[in-house]
Amino acid sequence: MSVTVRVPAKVNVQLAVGAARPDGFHDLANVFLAVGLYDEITVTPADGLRITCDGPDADQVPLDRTNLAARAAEALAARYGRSPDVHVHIAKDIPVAGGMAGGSADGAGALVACDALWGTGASRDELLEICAELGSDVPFSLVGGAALGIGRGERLTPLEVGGTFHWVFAMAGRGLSTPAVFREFDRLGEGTDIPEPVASGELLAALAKGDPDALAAAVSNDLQPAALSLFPELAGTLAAGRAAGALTALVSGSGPTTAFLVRDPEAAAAVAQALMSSGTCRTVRTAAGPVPGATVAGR
Ligand SMILES: C[C@@](CO)(OP(=O)(O)O)[C@H](O)COP(=O)(O)OP(=O)(O)OC[C@H]1O[C@@H](n2ccc(N)nc2=O)[C@H](O)[C@@H]1O
Ligand SMILES: Nc1ncnc2c1ncn2[C@@H]1O[C@H](COP(=O)(O)OP(=O)(O)O)[C@@H](O)[C@H]1O
Repeated sequence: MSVTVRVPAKVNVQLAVGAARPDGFHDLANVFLAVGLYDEITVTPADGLRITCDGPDADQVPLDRTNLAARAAEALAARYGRSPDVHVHIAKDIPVAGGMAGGSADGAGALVACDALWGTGASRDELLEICAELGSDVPFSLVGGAALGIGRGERLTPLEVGGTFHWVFAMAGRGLSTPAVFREFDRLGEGTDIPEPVASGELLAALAKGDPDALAAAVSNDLQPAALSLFPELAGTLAAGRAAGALTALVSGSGPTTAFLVRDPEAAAAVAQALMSSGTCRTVRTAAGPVPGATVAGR
């Protein structure tokens, strides 16, 4: 018997970042939108814990116990007093170290898959608690849709979304380390007064209305200057997407994936084509959101 779980990527339509906390993390007002780019996690009983991965970025995924999917299986097994004897296979389509929460998706997916395989029957709150221990973005990968994350981004409030938003994503030739981008944010902000992060009323209203023009006017990412500082070539990608008619262009989370909001699937195809021929990125994908979080796709 095996269980397969499908988990989406995310884009941050608002990422407001406060000053570094004593524990090194930053308080956020993090507005997540789950988009239809997916990793698929399949778990099968095995003699011990084993991770395998396939997909275009598979060679960049750690297959040891640092993999978030392995950590998720171990955390659930420990809580229920059993051995994590499971083979976790990751069919990876979400870019690695791209600011789209691919590792977090695999953590949430492995958790839901092992819970179903082992018949653990963990409550939603228990699963969310384990997710928050695994990483700040992991709870959102479990719930999907759209949500405001406060604290480290792990304390979620679901958000109403009044329509489907269409996106183009440009994947970069290399990754960016999330801690390095937060460190650069700290460096750039040295000596300045960093305000408390708050969600934008205009942005939440635009999401609720499903209005792409209003959303385009309201998106923001406080990590974008830091990502551009570490990866200046991204400015060229953002400019190419804007010139091709995107309603707005921004870095997704800590980057380096860049996200382009467009009005409809036709505009998405045109912007994707223009970005591809601009030579400013490795590859281009289109996806719409919101979509549901980690979902059992087969057993
Ligand atoms: C920036 C965001 C935006 O959604 O995503 P990505 O762009 O990485 O996908 C997240 O905050 C990333 O969340 P996640 O990747 O789960 O981070 P974690 O494993 O919890 O933390 C990794 C490191 O990032 C920094 N970190 C993370 C979250 C936070 N609120 N403050 C931080 O300073 C810390 O240096 C921490 O050690
Ligand atoms: N299942 C996983 N998939 C991808 N990366 C993982 C995974 N588990 C751990 N990692 C590590 O986490 C780092 C960040 O990965 P990822 O979640 O893809 O990016 P981001 O945090 O930018 O969204 C990777 O470089 C890798 O070392």
